[in-house]
Amino acid sequence: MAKLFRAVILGPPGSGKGTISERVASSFGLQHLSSGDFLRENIAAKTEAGVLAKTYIEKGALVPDHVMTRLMLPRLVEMTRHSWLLDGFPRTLAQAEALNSACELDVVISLNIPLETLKDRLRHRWIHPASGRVYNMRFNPPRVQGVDDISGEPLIQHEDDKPEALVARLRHYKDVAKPVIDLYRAKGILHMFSDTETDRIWPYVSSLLSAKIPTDLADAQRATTH
Ligand SMILES: Nc1ncnc2c1ncn2[C@@H]1O[C@H](COP(=O)(O)OP(=O)(O)OP(=O)(O)O)[C@@H](O)[C@H]1O
Ligand SMILES: Nc1nc2c(ncn2[C@H]2C[C@H](O)[C@@H](COP(=O)(O)OP(=O)(O)O)O2)c(=O)[nH]1
Repeated sequence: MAKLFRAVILGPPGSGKGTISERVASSFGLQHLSSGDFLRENIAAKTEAGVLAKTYIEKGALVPDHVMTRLMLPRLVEMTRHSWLLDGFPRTLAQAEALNSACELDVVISLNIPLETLKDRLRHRWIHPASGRVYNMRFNPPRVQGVDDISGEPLIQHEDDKPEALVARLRHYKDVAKPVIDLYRAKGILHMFSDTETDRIWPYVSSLLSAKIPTDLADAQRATTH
């Protein structure tokens, strides 16, 4: 059995984690686990973790590390026979250490996007809450403005995507993310990408993963996902 591939993508709100994760999933057959989507599933299913997490998310706060770790690690055990890409977890040093005690990562992608670019992107981000599908009026607009392409249900904007909320959120992200980035740099598995356009970053991410993911593994996974 070819060695499985484990990756994490880090970046501030609006940096393109979700956009790039979807391209990685479809190009390399990795399973994309987004902590935000998984939380929304648990909230919708009214699981114990979902009910608890909801109280924090509604206040615009991060979910406590022990709740996130208790939610994410068992999910990763279920995915143990797959190669995967984690998006939105780990977000803190405690989460990164909990993850590192459970599995060995091959690559950590870190997106470093200018503040003005993040503000502009999030100003135009619209989300279908139930599915987490993300649109952008400038980058990937829905067929009908304000309406989800698949369900026809209304799109919303996150309160904390508004420019005034974003500066505080970004400052908090930087404080919390720095030790995580330093940890993976020290492990020699960090790959930092900086640009204002995802389409200019994507070729570099794609060639990095092509070089890192064993070809027999990538072929096998593409076969299983198509
Ligand atoms: N790893 C995590 N640790 C703590 N809280 C988390 C984590 N992942 C998600 N959350 C909580 O769930 C909420 C929704 O997560 P999601 O990633 O969808 O939104 P976000 O953090 O605003 O992402 P984006 O970077 O796309 O703006 C977050 O605002 C945060 O409160
Ligand atoms: N204009 C523009 N918008 C972009 C680009 N890449 C992603 N976006 C859009 C998609 C989303 O609406 C928003 C943020 O992207 P995202 O993938 O949700 O980021 P993240 O919050 O998951 O890190 O910006 C990009 O390169 N240009």
